[in-house]
Amino acid sequence: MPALQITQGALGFGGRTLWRSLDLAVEPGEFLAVLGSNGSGKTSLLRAILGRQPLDEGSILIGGEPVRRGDRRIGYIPQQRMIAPGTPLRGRDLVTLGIAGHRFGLPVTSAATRRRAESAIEAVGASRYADRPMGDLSGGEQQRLRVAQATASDPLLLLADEPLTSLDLAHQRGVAELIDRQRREHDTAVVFVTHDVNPVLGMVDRILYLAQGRFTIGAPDEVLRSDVLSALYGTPVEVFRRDGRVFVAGGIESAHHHDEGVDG
Ligand SMILES: Nc1ncnc2c1ncn2[C@@H]1O[C@H](COP(=O)(O)OP(=O)(O)OP(=O)(O)O)[C@@H](O)[C@H]1O
Repeated sequence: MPALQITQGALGFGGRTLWRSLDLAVEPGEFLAVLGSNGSGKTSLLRAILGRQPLDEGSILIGGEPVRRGDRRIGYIPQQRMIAPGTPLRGRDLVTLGIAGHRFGLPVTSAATRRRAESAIEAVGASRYADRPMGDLSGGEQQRLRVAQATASDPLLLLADEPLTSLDLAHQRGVAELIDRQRREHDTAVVFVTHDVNPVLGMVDRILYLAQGRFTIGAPDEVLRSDVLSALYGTPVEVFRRDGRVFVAGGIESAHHHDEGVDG
């Protein structure tokens, strides 16, 4: 059974369609990257999967069932916001919330929960700083703890929204590898929103590329092609590869195209 199944999904705002007739099944252990321009509906897709954004049409099933409130079958790494310096919440508290959830605003911890939090912290290599205030940690350290939080409940489906933003290359690789290991060792399905596919190119099974209210889905070699993206955008787009990296260039929405990588 797919970890995630979207059937005839449609969503738009103010008369503008983000996507429609979206049929997508993501299998356990599969790594799906979601690419597209700013405003193409990537975050809205994750919010719809989480049940926080109702679809205009269609349905979404997680492991064959509708999403539930506070669904423990889904791990979520929201778009990165740096935690303000001075924030007293410790990494260990954050990870514990990922397992136990909130009740009356306080994490309810049992010995089993504490052990689970400890092993999630160890798995991301964050033991050294898990008891320091989150606000005092670097972006890369915070992000490792967010991965630990999102994976601590061993989810069926992991949703990650630009989890590598503002990390240096070494930390990008480290965090991407943590996510990849989760799906290889625990068969977690991964839906990974990114504006640059390069850091995860070797891990991605399929790409969902959103543009102009349309989309295309396929293996990286089927989607990251000049003819395919030109057809999707309805204007010439050039895809080229150098040193194992993929670059997209084109006349459309040129403000969103940078030389640093695929940026729909
Ligand atoms: N609740 C809402 N009400 C109205 N418009 C919304 C709502 N949520 C999202 N939108 C609009 O839908 C569009 C898609 O937003 P979304 O955040 O999904 O894009 P995105 O692909 O994640 O973009 P980015 O790469 O910039 O993060 C945007 O134009 C946004 O303003």
